[in-house]
Amino acid sequence: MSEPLETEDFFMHLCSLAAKRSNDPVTRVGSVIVNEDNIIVGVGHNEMPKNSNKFSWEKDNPNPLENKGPYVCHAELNAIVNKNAANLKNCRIYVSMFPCNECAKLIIQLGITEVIYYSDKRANKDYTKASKRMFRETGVKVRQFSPKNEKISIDCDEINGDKSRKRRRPDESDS
Ligand SMILES: O=c1ccn([C@H]2C[C@H](O)[C@@H](COP(=O)(O)O)O2)c(=O)[nH]1
Repeated sequence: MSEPLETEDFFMHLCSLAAKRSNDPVTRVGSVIVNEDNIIVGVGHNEMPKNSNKFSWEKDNPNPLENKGPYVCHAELNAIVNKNAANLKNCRIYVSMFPCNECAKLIIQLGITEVIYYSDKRANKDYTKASKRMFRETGVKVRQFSPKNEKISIDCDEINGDKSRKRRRPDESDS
């Protein structure tokens, strides 16, 4: 049995897990919103708008309308629209990559007070510089966070509690 996950490690690993649902071939992003009681109130990943498979994940097509940029719904946006709380005031948002300027605007306007991110791989982009400026100017706290154990294993067999036993379906009993 692996060690219990610490609270913040859990939220950041949950971002990575959510990111795994993305179809973006280059950058998969996951986001988790948590309230003041550490209750998860929203989870999202970057994905194309629902009900269509007509949008391309390209990013270098000479026709800008054939690139993913104008269409992809960002992880933070999806975590926000998936929210199961009346509002997101005083919540924290965990995200696997630093939020872009459009997501930063949503975060600020919704009253989210803290951004905890893992990767800053687009730090040189103007949209990242603009978000950092907005967060700074509006008093949104920002910090980079790496889970203590950067790699965790997710093994449904652990649910059975006995690693020596053959893999069982959830509905299989001991007898
Ligand atoms: O705040 C953000 C910024 C970006 N994303 C998504 C949008 C795209 O699917 C990728 C970025 O693609 P690159 O090829 O690395 O430019 O990340 C997001 O979800 N949230």
